[in-house]
Amino acid sequence: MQKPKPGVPTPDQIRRAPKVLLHDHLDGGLRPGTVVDIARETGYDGLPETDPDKLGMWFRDAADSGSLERYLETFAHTCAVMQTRDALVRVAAECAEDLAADGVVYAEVRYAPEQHLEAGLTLEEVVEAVNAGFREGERRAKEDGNRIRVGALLTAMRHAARSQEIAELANHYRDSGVVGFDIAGAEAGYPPTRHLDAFDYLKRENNHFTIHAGEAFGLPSIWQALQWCGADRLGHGVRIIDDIEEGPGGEVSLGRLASYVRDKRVPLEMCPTSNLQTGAAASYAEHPIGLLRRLYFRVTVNTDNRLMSGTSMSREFEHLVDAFGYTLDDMQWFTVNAMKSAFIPFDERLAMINEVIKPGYAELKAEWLFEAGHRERPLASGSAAAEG
Ligand SMILES: O=c1[nH]cnc2c1ncn2[C@@H]1O[C@H](CO)[C@@H](O)[C@H]1O
Ligand SMILES: [Zn+2]
Repeated sequence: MQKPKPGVPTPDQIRRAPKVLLHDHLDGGLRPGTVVDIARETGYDGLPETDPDKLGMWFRDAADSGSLERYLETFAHTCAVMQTRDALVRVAAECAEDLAADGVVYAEVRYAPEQHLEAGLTLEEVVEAVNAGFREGERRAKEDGNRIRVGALLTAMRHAARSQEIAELANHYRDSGVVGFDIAGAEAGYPPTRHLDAFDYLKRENNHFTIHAGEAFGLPSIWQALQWCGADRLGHGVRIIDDIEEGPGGEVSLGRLASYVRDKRVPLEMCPTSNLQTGAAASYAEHPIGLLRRLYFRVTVNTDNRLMSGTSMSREFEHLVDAFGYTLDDMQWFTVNAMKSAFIPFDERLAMINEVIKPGYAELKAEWLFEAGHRERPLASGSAAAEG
């Protein structure tokens, strides 16, 4: 086996490294076995497979469609089994547990309450069930020796007309588990400006929101999300690359919108595997995250839908480490970016950075220094991690 490059984390180190996740859909991250269980319990007979392994594979294959619209069709099955309080509590608890076991220390997990009303729950009951599940999952994670904090983002579906109501719901629960608002769903044909009332309302309430933009549709969507709607962060935002030109000698020039995004430190919630599936990027190596990271955009790494993408935070980082040779320093940079961009209060973000993230990476980097000290030919420079 090839000796790993100094500072380039091993899969085990990637898993142990503290990670921060800002873009993860609750209805896109169920355990396949749980989908099967709840379908059986609630009498949902629409599943394409009832063997958990086969079902997991079915989700991945079906989502590997090259189109966002087809990708989104798979959510009919997960939403179908998330219609009762018990199901929502279970799914949310397992979500927190799974993320914690993967080394995620802080997560903002989103879902659309309006998609969970089919069996008679009210919007409030949906939010309270999911909150109860997250608290239960945090508690179980702690028992297993993992620490995690999970905040909810309430999503409104961009093709629907309930965004004002969902924004009010997010505001109502802002001191009890809900940290912000989002809009999601098919992008083409549903510009974010359809939901201006909701965004204006949230701004007047000094609340926070992110918008899925620049995923299936290009710069106009990003421009509207920022300059008309006032988004605090961009879900995906990969198409910002269309406003960046790379010359033959590697010189780079940014258009007005790309400059604005970088200058204002607008956080980009990038989800590499999801982008490959929906056709927003061709390969990991060609994913815009490589260039955007080099240019110091406020880039973050995320999972989007762990079930549909067969992924986890660790796997996303493994792919990036393979494609770009990222080191622990890069991982820490992405993680601090994400923590800085979270919707919880500044002092709490700072405490996470100083008390959890930095010490966690320092410990992992010390493992490299320790190893380097045991090599026949010690590294010339002092810090192994700095070589990356
Ligand atoms: O990558 C995405 N782009 C746009 N919408 C998405 C994506 N992933 C999931 N959803 C949509 O968000 C809803 C609430 O979680 C999901 O039901 C799905 O329709
Ligand atoms: Zn998403």
